[in-house]
Amino acid sequence: MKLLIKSASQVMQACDQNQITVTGNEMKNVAILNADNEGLSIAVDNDGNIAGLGTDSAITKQFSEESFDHVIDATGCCVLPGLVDAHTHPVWAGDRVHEFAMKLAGATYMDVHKAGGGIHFTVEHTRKASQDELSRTFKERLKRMIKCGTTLVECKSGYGLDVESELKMLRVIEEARRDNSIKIDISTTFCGAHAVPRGKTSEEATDDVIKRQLPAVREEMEARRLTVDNIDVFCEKSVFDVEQTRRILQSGVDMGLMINFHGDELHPMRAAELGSELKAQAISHLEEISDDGIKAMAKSQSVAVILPTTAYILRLRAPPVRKMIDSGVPVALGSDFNPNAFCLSMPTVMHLACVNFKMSMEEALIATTINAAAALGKSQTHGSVEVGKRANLLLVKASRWEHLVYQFAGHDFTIAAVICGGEIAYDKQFH
Ligand SMILES: N=CN[C@@H](CCC(=O)O)C(=O)O
Ligand SMILES: [Zn+2]
Repeated sequence: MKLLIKSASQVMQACDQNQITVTGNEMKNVAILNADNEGLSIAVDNDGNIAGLGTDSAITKQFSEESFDHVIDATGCCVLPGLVDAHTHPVWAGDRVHEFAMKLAGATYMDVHKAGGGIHFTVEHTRKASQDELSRTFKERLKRMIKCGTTLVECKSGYGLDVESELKMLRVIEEARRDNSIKIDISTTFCGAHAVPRGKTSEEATDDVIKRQLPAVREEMEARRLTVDNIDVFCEKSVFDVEQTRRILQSGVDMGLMINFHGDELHPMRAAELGSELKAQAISHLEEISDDGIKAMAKSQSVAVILPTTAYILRLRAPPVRKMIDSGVPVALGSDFNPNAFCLSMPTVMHLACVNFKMSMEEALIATTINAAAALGKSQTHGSVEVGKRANLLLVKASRWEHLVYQFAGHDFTIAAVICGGEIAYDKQFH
């Protein structure tokens, strides 16, 4: 077999009933095993899935006939599900450190965007960059995410905004998906409707996405040169309105993509209502969601992907996370890594969600594991430590798992190892 982890002090499973999402009060009732007189073990089979979980003696007995390629002694460590980052924009060239200074001096996100900065600045640099250059920086960022405990990440295109540049970004993501040396699972999102490109109206941009970009993506998917899982639109005042968003999302659904889009971020747009009607898998941001939108999402069970770094950096008002949880909306978290919000660390995101959005550490854990996997349609295989699931695991060097969140910006110290599909993706002792 591939791997045996033994002698752990705690196994934080997240959930143990093969739930697709965990909502409401259940977010507080996390499934956790504590070592009593002896430690805890996890056995991983050759396909990289969890084959057994229990006390050291029970697992030794259950797998007495087997040998393991690797054995990790997890004495003094807690084992957690590998973290899932449900929203990132990780392929781009040209940082925006100068805009951070502008924002600190009082400029809003839309001031910068309308002045030709923001997404437009990144589009200009990303269009000029070669596929190799984008690939190199993307892989560096993925490696940094892995060190922070992420084992499944959603990656968007969206800094190309024309057929060739969007395909270039999707190819960069595809190359990393196929690179066995980068041990992280990826869900790919086409976001050709991330902004209205210079020189076009939003109507022309909508047409371009539907009539040119999406058909080109479809052709690449059919030829098995690209894998794309989700369709995204930035549904926002002065970007794409609700009707344009509906048309683009529907075109994505027609070619088999899951809806996972930006809504109700800076202005109330009734995006949550639209997404619920279209049975969106996930809707991100939602700082400006209406009460009707919350009810609609609770009914459709679309996952709300909350992005604490955005509200923090842009000093936006907090999304009504407590109301969403209490109403039964499945809540997930994402880093929103992008040139505006340069954060690759999900433990930091969890900490911000707890302090700024009043989530408990258990809720933040559910939101970065099973519910984040659900936002990507992957909670049957990812997002919890359960027999049969992919062995994406995190070893935290502490007596209790909560240290991952409590030690603010301390993941460099707390994360001892990261496992993806039963393989060692990161081991602190070798770094
Ligand atoms: N709001 C739209 N997209 C990103 C920001 C992208 C950018 O500023 O480059 C977000 O999720 O925050
Ligand atoms: Zn985003």
